[in-house]
Amino acid sequence: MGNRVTPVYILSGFLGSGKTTLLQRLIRHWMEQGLRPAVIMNEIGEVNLDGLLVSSEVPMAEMLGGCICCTIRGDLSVQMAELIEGEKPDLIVIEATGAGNPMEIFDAVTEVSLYLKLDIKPMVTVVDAAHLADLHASQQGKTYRLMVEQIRCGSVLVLNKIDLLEPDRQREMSEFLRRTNPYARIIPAVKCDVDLSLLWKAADGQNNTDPTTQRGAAYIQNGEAAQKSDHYPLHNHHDHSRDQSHDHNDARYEDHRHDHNHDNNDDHNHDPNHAHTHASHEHVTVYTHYFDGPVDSEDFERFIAELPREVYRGKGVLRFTDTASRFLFQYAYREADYLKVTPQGNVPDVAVFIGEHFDRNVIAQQLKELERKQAEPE
Ligand SMILES: Nc1nc2c(ncn2[C@@H]2O[C@H](COP(=O)(O)OP(=O)(O)OP(=O)(O)O)[C@@H](O)[C@H]2O)c(=O)[nH]1
Repeated sequence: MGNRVTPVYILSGFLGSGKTTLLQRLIRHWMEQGLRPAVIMNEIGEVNLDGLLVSSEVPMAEMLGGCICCTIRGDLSVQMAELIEGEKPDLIVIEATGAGNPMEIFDAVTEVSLYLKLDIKPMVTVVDAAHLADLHASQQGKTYRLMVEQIRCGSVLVLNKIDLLEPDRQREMSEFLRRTNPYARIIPAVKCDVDLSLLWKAADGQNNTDPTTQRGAAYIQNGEAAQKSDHYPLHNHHDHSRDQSHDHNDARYEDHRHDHNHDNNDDHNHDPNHAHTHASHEHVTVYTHYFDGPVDSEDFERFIAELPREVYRGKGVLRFTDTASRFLFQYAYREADYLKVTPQGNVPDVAVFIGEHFDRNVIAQQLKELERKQAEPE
């Protein structure tokens, strides 16, 4: 493995907050400095569409169909070892799933640093200002609690999407971040357009290389740092954990649930702290739809506009009957975005929807109806 220490940057933040947008900027920034970054992308869904947004020159490991913080935690050390040995990157950046518990992700990476020489950098959390402002009004729900946890774990908080908020609401959210995590640096932004050279400089000033102090100062101060005693060997139950953690009766339907009995890491079950930290994304539902053919673009846009509130993230690559190009669509907190793409390799026409207890059958039926309409013209 050599003596090289690989810096590891972790991007946290709720689904659709702007992590990939920040990742793209960071990669450009590092490459301009002559560095060779590598990326680990973690997605709850079975397909990695964010990967399409990252240059094919950048080595990437995909951890799909689960969360680093739980179901595919054991894969992380394997993926990191392979990247470091195979690609010899100057740094690794991990984009965590937006549904992941940031503390658990930090712990998972910290565990890997027992086997590999890593310099774990303080966590950057991207906050969707508009989504937060909305949930802040009621101050309840699992999504809100997870967002708060992500805010508390970040050493740098990028308050993103401020273009969607009035100035006084922006101020209110900044103040809320300050109260929630008085130790973090808060950077308001649109499309994560921040001074990247300052991101970790500011955080490094607060934290040293001891992983315990990097967990987000708010946690340490409040004495809530999770107590961990669990360890993973390097080549740990790679496929085993993944297979048992999902309901694979129908490959197109997945539920992101926690079932700790599937892990051979039984310590989890005896850790009282674990129960509360892990409850955070039991509620997340994922539906993946593989399209049989192109659909009408207006029908699709209408379908997206009418998505139930419980669906807070959608993304996909698809073909429309009335356009020549393929499109990458993004839906995040009631805003949709379409980008022309020419995917490299074999990317199916697919859409992934992530949300809280929504009815997957309804979404499936609506999409099938769009396909059927095209297959049987009047
Ligand atoms: N209005 C607005 N939209 C933004 C901003 N930043 C990002 N977006 C859009 O929000 C959507 C989600 O952005 P991503 O960067 O993919 O978010 P993410 O956190 O990587 O999403 P997941 O990987 O699904 O968790 C995209 O359509 C972006 O174009 C912003 O500052 N303002």
